[in-house]
Amino acid sequence: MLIFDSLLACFSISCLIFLVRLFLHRTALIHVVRKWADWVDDRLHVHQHFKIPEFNDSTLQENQFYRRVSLYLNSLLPALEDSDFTNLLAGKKPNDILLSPDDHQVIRDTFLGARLSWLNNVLRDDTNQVVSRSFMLRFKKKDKRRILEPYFQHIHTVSDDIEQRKELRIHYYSNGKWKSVPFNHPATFDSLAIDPDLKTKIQSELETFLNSKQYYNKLGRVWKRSYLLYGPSGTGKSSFIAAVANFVEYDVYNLNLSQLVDDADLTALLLQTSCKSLIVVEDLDRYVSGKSRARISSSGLLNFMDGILNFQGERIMIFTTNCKDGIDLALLRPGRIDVHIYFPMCDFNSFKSLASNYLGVKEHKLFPQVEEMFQSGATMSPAEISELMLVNRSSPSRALKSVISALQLSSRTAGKVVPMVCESAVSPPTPRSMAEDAGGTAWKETMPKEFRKLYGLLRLKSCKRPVSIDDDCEMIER
Ligand SMILES: Nc1ncnc2c1ncn2[C@@H]1O[C@H](COP(=O)(O)OP(=O)(O)OP(=O)(O)O)[C@@H](O)[C@H]1O
Ligand SMILES: [Mg+2]
Repeated sequence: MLIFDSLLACFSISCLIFLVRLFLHRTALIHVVRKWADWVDDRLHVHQHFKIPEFNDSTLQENQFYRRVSLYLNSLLPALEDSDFTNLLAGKKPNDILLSPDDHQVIRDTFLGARLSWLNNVLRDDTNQVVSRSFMLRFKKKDKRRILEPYFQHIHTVSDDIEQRKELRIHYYSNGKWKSVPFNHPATFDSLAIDPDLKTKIQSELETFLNSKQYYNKLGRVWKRSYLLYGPSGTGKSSFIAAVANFVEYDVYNLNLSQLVDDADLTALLLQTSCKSLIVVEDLDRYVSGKSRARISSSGLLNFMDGILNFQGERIMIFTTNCKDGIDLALLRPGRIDVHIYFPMCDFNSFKSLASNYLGVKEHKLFPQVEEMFQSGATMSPAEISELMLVNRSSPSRALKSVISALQLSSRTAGKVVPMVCESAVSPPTPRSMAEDAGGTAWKETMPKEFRKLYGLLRLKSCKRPVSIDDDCEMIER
């Protein structure tokens, strides 16, 4: 009888527990109970805190660990279970959902059985502008020895992984800070009508650059690569920049020097760029010729180009100009600008490449006529030709006829029109002028041939004309 009573009591207690749990789950009260339990548990333990500020102390340099934690937390979707509220954003891929914590929101995480929490600490001024940001990590002191190192390692691994598939962003300068929007420019090296050898060479040298961390470190050099793109308007310089960004998968920082107040501003902005970024300064000639409102000193600009501000991680810098004339040779010297790339007006090869991309036509009975026009000296920019192809894309014959008419017009007006940009940009530089450009300095002329070879000069011949490279700067022609 006693056994029967005990069994009945056990059964009743089990049923009661089951019903209470069911009730708590159904009413979501379990969540409240858990919170109380956590609260009590928290009071019973000593906690360790770590603050991860957005910027390193005293400098405005971005704290790379903050960036990693931010990426890691963005991916912490499971933490939603314990969160009452959070912002969800779409990622780059259709199925990607990213978590974006609000100011002072706490995000919980578990690792190796330990419970951790992250506070998104954001300080704002009266005008709601962010003054400072940091993350505060909190966990039980007793777990410190066991989890700290593997947890940080885990953050590195996850953030590396996310970085590889994160969406690219383009940053622009506004009110003393970088702001950013997603970078969706579709240009790739495939869509660019440039010399195929040049394309391959650039891609392989970019790949080499990306894998050269140890090498640059060993040499004590800043891990950066600088390009100068020069040539007439509408020849693909900006499209090339987008293609590079998509190829290396770097964020783009579009730096408008005329918006900067002084050199300190330039320094601050540069320090706020993240590693693995592509820093773009378009129309360099405008700044150096004094045509813009830029108040940057030339030494400020030189320091910026040299990366003297102690970058962490790799940077690619791209400068564009329509015309190299008038740009101080000191700005263009090797090391400051590693690779010069000339973007010419369209030739027949580029035209064929555009026709293939825009019209899906690889051969056509009108091609010989087009070739003849180019040979007779007619010129148009790839932008002009691609525009004609775009609007007439439904009929390749009509598109080609309109290109021929436009080329005829251009050759008829040749000599009468004002050059699009400047004479030396429209007509490609001669080998002589290029050699002077690249280094009319004495050391270049006296440099032994063996030395030049050691520099591993990148040399691509233009399909139109031979290029002599008497220079330790890589001069690329197409
Ligand atoms: N080499 C090219 N290959 C393919 N498309 C090109 C090329 N050059 C220009 N285009 C087309 O023309 C448009 C304008 O080109 P882009 O803006 O890159 O020229 P740009 O050299 O930067 O001109 P600007 O000096 O005026 O800034 C692009 O959107 C692209 O569609
Ligand atoms: Mg441009």
